[in-house]
Amino acid sequence: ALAQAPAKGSEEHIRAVTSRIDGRAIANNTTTRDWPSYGLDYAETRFSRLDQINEKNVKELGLVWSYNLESTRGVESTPLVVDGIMYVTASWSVVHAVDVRTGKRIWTYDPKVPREVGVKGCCDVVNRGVALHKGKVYVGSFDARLIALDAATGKLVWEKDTSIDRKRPYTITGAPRVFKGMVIIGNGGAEYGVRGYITAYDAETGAEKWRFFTVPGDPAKPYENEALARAAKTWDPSNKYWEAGGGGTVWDSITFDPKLNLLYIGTGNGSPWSRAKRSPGGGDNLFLASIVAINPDTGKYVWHYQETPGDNWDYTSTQPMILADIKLGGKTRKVILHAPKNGFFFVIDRTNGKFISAKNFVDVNWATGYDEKGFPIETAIARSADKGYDSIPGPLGAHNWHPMSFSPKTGLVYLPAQNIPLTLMDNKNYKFNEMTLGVPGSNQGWNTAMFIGAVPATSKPFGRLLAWDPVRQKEAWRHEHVSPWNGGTLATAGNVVFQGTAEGRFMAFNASTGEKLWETPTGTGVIAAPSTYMVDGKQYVSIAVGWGGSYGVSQRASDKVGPGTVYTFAVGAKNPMPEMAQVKMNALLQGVAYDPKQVPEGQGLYVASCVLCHGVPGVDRGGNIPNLGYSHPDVINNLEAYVLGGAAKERGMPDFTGRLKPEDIPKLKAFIQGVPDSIRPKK
Ligand SMILES: O=C(O)c1cc(C(=O)O)c2c(n1)C(=O)C(=O)c1cc(C(=O)O)[nH]c1-2
Ligand SMILES: [Ca+2]
Repeated sequence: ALAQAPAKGSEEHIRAVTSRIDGRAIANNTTTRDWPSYGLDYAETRFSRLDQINEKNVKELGLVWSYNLESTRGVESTPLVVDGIMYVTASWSVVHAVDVRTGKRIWTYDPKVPREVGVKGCCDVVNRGVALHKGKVYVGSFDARLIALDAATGKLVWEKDTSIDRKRPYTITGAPRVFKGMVIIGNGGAEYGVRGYITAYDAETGAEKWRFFTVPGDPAKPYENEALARAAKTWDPSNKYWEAGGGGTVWDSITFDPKLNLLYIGTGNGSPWSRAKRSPGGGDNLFLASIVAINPDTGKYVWHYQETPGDNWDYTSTQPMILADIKLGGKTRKVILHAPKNGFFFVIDRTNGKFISAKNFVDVNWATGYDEKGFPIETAIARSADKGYDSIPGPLGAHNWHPMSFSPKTGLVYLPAQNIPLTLMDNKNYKFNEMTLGVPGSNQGWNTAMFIGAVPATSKPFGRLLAWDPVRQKEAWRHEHVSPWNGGTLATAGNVVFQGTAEGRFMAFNASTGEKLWETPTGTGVIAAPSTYMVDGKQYVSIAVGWGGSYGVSQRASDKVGPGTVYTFAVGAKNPMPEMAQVKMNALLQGVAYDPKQVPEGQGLYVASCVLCHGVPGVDRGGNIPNLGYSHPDVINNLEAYVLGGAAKERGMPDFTGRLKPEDIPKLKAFIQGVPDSIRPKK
């Protein structure tokens, strides 16, 4: 007799459907109905073969359900879905399992990240999602633990500390990836002084298999491998770069080509940013800002291509990679498509790392192009930050972590491009390895070798959806958004491209022409990428919304900022989108007593310790963290209780005791009230 199928959504059902997710299921996903890994498949195309929702009927999309993520900070997660079981993360690395058939919670797992570690990250307490493999869900917690959960129950299976040094600010924001029975994860932290690496763990047991460091360590000790010994020759040791960590964190992109048996990582910026401080004699500083290919069986270096030699601008190469086979000069080539922060679109041969082409996809002022060998031709102003200048792109990049997608049908890459003007200026008083923000006694802190935003920028901000032709290295079409910092993209065989926006809309475009086909308000800004999948013969599109991330902590594009929410849409569904509250904007701060002579000193302290999260008082308007220039005067009058008393510790505001002194408080107050006073319109 036939055994009765378990009820959908039951533990038995979840165990059965998630245990089928393995390497083969993910590698071949373009032919299946699920969304089993962060970028959909190993190639991370984010191109779904589904076409039930298409350019003709997408205008009939409506809300099926919404799910409250109980999150007030940035949401960067791509929802994974397997036979109607969704796994999505919120801020503070909380995992939610949701039943797509009902829109109801199955379980949640909260790794209980201590709120005081929020300050260890540069860019909000975000998480980009989970990995799935043989009945387990993997998540990296913001405090740098790698956690395996039972997919059916959400119960902890194992947990590993991925940090090599708890005194340093290692975090995890990226989604783990599973290849060949191993979970691979890197870290964040290069704004504050860490050494980058990735680690492979056995997916079943959590046992460490190998670790690959992206930059050399202390030359007095043996290098971990040959490749690092060679890399060390591209660094000047006179300032002891290893004491500052060197950087090169792998905080987002990790891809795998099972046929070539190569694992690809994108590496991050230098730590500290300024090359003159990090490596005074110059040098490329390998393997910063590079794509590195690694043998997944051994963890050994295979090849690298460095996109930004001698990084000086936070030009990370961690942005999502797409592996594609495209026709170039009549030949099908296996390539990596990549749009790192530095504003150039790269096509790299993924069999050997050879440079094929690079073309700027936005206006840039640090390089005029790349030579045939793949080296950038830098401009004269690129490294002249003594006076402070508009570095284009700014440190938030012409493209950041927001995933792009590639449609083999149109041959186009759908790329969230932007300009976020932020000036760079050398800090002449910087002492090497000096850190100013963060936890007493630790090496952690914003490294002030360079100031960002110390002088006003003159370039114009923008955010746009670019359809980029990687063969011609040319824009095919664009859609201008109202603000930078928009969501990731999804392309489908229905000839539709989906993207959410910073000011809070979810939109669909014709993938060939760029014509806008549909939009709905989302109540709050969108930064994450959507996913699409089939359940019981019907195609759905889901997007997790929640404003934040590095730009979104201190700035926003709309006065509507609501809680983190997952929305799920289908053709013909008609539920109303929930109403979201308007943010109440306080008046510009007024009436806090201060000594105007203390404003300049207050500025120095504020830029070193506060600006990254709170923005410029009264000039920025606040993102998911309040702008102090719009706070109530009682709060600022009471500043000491927050800065040195930990009054808002539970909300992630650290106690600065030991880093800031009681006599700094009046200086900070002077700056926080002085700036609003200086910009208040005169009556
Ligand atoms: O150097 C690093 O280790 C590191 C880590 C992260 C991160 O983990 O989120 C970001 C960055 N850098 C970074 O430069 C950046 O622009 C950025 C944006 C975001 C975000 O989630 O919005 N994270 C990060
Ligand atoms: Ca960085």
